[in-house]
Amino acid sequence: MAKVVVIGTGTMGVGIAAGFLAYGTDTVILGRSLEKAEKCFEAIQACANSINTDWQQLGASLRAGSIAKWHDWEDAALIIETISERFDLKKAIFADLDQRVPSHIAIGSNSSGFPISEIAKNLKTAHRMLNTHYFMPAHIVPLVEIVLGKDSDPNIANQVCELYRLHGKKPVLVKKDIPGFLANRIQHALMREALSLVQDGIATPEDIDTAVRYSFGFRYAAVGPMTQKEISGWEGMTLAAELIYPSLSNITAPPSCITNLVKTGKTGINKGEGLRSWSHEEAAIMKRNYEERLKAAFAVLKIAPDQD
Ligand SMILES: NC(=O)C1=CN([C@@H]2O[C@H](COP(=O)(O)OP(=O)(O)OC[C@H]3O[C@@H](n4cnc5c(N)ncnc54)[C@H](O)[C@@H]3O)[C@@H](O)[C@H]2O)C=CC1
Ligand SMILES: O=C(O)[C@@H](O)C(=O)[C@H](O)[C@@H](O)CO
Repeated sequence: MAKVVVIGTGTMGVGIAAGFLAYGTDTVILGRSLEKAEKCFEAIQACANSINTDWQQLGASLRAGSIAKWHDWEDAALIIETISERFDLKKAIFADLDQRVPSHIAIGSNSSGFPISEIAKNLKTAHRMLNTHYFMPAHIVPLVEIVLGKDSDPNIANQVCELYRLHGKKPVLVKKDIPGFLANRIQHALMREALSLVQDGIATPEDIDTAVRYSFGFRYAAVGPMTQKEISGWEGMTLAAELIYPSLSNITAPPSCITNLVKTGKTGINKGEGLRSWSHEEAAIMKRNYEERLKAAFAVLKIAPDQD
């Protein structure tokens, strides 16, 4: 199998690299310096281990390099950019890759929001550039959104989807790079409503978690929302929708209950404070439970996977 090159040494870069290594694919991680990239080895190997304890027997190599000096692109099946979410940085790196990477090799961006049409605008090899958007933690969550920009070649996108299938991922092909692509749009529609309910004092964050996890969130591990309504019938859903839709939140910016937290640096578990405070011990327990529960969800996904 051809190698995969991951550009970016942060949280997502580590998980993305591990997802390929664990399936026996030669993997390269590139950072702003060779040392920075090499520092990720331990974390990548630990993530690979957590999804396949036998990955080392598959004999795949893990190499590191600096972005500016790397030249061994030739047999790469895919290059994935996953550096910080800044448009100027992504634009600059794609302009550079446009010149340096042979034009038949697909290049994806893991940007959460910047459309590939804009990142690859005016580049001569924009046809092989796509959004390849993962979900956190990237080595565990199966979905990858493959998003076509204005100039992307659908054949190349389909080949990238196939590569992901071979690595245990569930790719979806999104035919236009609208903001948020597919899954993030749906996720943010839910978050807008949830945050509005908190802002208006109608429910606590804890109750929102309980309501989602123990009702439709619980069912979503078994079937998606469309199939669930096929099962329950669309009539009830339509009647409820007519009643509910007019009152749903239509705010166009996140509410102050969250922006105030962000402004004061209370961005969540890694900072020890978000909607609630987290001791080191509580944070470690939550992260462990989170990863264990996500992995357990694989058992559910394995029930009749060809009859989704
Ligand atoms: N964290 C998440 O939940 C998700 C993040 N993403 C996207 O993935 C990308 C990376 O996110 P994270 O890994 O969370 O961020 P991170 O902050 O953990 O890592 C970003 C990495 O980019 C590197 N970097 C910054 N400027 C650079 C430059 N000019 N050249 C090369 N490397 C540079 C940093 O050194 C760092 O290693 C972002 O575009 C983000 O929006 C996508 C899905 C989920
Ligand atoms: O939820 C996720 O893991 C991803 O969809 C992301 O891109 C970001 O983490 C998310 O916060 C942006 O909506």
